[in-house]
Amino acid sequence: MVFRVLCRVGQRQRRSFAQVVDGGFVAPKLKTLEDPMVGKHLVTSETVARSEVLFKVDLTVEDGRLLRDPNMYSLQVSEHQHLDLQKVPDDKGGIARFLSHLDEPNLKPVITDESVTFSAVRKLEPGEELGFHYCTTEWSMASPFECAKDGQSIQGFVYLDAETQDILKKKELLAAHIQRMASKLE
Ligand SMILES: C[S@@+](CC[C@H](N)C(=O)[O-])C[C@H]1O[C@@H](n2cnc3c(N)ncnc32)[C@H](O)[C@@H]1O
Repeated sequence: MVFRVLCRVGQRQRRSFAQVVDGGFVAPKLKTLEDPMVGKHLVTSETVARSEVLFKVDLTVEDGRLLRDPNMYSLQVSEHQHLDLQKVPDDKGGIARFLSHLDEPNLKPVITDESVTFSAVRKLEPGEELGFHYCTTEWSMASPFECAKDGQSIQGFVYLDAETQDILKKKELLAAHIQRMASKLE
């Protein structure tokens, strides 16, 4: 009997941990906007504190969210794995897929074996477009495009000129897998 009660407590704890990691990872401080150049994108509707985590996605759930090949809505999480942000459940339809590419990013993705988090690199004011530098996680993108802000061609880290690669390295924005892949070329 005691054993069964302990098992039930254990199950409850496991379930609620899974909810914290995987469900409702959208902070209630965001709204979506749409414009002809960038498409749908996310904007802060309230102040966001420096280091505040806006999204957290569990990488350990085996539901097909990790792909071998990239797509327009995937985030590269290791040398051969791409997180399909269209497949990640949340209470607002997986809106992390609407994060923009920003040359001066206000979010930093942190990728571990277990999860990806996006946190604010500084205090954010209401009305700021949210995004990260796509080339800090993507080696070679499935859907290259021209940045609406500066016309730069965004195709992935490997296509950046050496100077831009170096700037991203020095700003400590590069994901570990991009650093590893870059060091193999040196
Ligand atoms: C992950 S999706 C982001 C959501 C997308 N805006 C939408 O409406 O579905 C990436 C795509 O958004 C667009 N995008 C993101 N950042 C951009 C930027 N800085 N300039 C122009 N287009 C951008 C590009 O079309 C890119 O292929």
